[in-house]
Amino acid sequence: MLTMEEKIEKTVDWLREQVKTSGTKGLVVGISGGIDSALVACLIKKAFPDNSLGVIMPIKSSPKDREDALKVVEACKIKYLDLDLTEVQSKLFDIVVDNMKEKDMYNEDNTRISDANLRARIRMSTLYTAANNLNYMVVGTDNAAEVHTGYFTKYGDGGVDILPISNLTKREVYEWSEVLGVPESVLNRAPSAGLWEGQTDENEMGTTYDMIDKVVKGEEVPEKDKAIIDRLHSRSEHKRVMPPKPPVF
Ligand SMILES: Nc1ncnc2c1ncn2[C@@H]1O[C@H](COP(=O)(O)OP(=O)(O)OC[C@H]2O[C@@H]([n+]3cccc(C(=O)O)c3)[C@H](O)[C@@H]2O)[C@@H](O)[C@H]1O
Ligand SMILES: Nc1ncnc2c1ncn2[C@@H]1O[C@H](COP(=O)(O)OP(=O)(O)OP(=O)(O)O)[C@@H](O)[C@H]1O
Ligand SMILES: [Mg+2]
Repeated sequence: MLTMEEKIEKTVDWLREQVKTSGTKGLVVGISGGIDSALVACLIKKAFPDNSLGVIMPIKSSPKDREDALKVVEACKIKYLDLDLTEVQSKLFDIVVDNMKEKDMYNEDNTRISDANLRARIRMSTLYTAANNLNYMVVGTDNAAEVHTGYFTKYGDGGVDILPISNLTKREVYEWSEVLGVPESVLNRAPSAGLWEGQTDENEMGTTYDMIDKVVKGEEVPEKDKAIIDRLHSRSEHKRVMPPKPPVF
């Protein structure tokens, strides 16, 4: 049984191996001010002190997100870009909405979710722009609980090249982060996608990361939580597989 420190070292080795076998030169990640990206930023900086990059990308975000993201950058001493994408995202969103409204096909009820997911997809496009330019790979921040529930935007924060922490439960993300010196204010925040005012992961999903972690580990949870988690899991199956195609006719 490996210690946590040994597992961290093995993950850092794995990152180096991924870059080597892919023929790329380094790694880039979006830094949100949340715990998952803080951990990934620390890991990629450890693996590639000179060839790692963090990108902070506020989109109508709370100033606290950016402040915490800057604390992460400072703590792990990773090179970074600080890009406010609010205007870009708003403009693209408005173009689509205005044209749909003109054709009387716009569904007001889905405004919040489509605006939210466009934020994640604009960030993905931004990360790939930097990655293409530097010949880096884009690193995802999904943990095992998020992968299991599909709690990510398809081709948004889910649009990445490698997923170094996707075997970790949310609790393990906290444990590794503490060992790697992630700042207190990041460790103490409620996990949030930050996609709308006041959003927290646990409120939106209707269950807790403790419960999802248990299900991921094959442990028992109350019926009510099991039902929610199973539904999130089956509803998001399409996000974990290649797009379906017809048989060869
Ligand atoms: N059965 C199926 N087979 C193939 N494709 C299917 C499909 N059902 C929907 N789709 C497609 O998938 C789309 C819906 O998926 P998607 O666009 O991802 O949207 P959706 O799953 O509705 O929303 C994303 C969820 O992830 C959360 N999120 C996003 C980003 C970051 C974080 C975070 O923790 O930071 C959390 C967000 O709060 C929200 O609850 C549909 O519009 C459709 O295009
Ligand atoms: N404002 C942002 N700037 C840069 N990247 C972002 C921003 N918001 C989201 N992201 C990217 O999207 C990923 C998914 O967000 P998610 O909320 O799941 O992770 P997190 O914010 O790192 O952790 P937490 O679960 O504590 O909120 C982030 O890890 C980050 O890579
Ligand atoms: Mg977050």
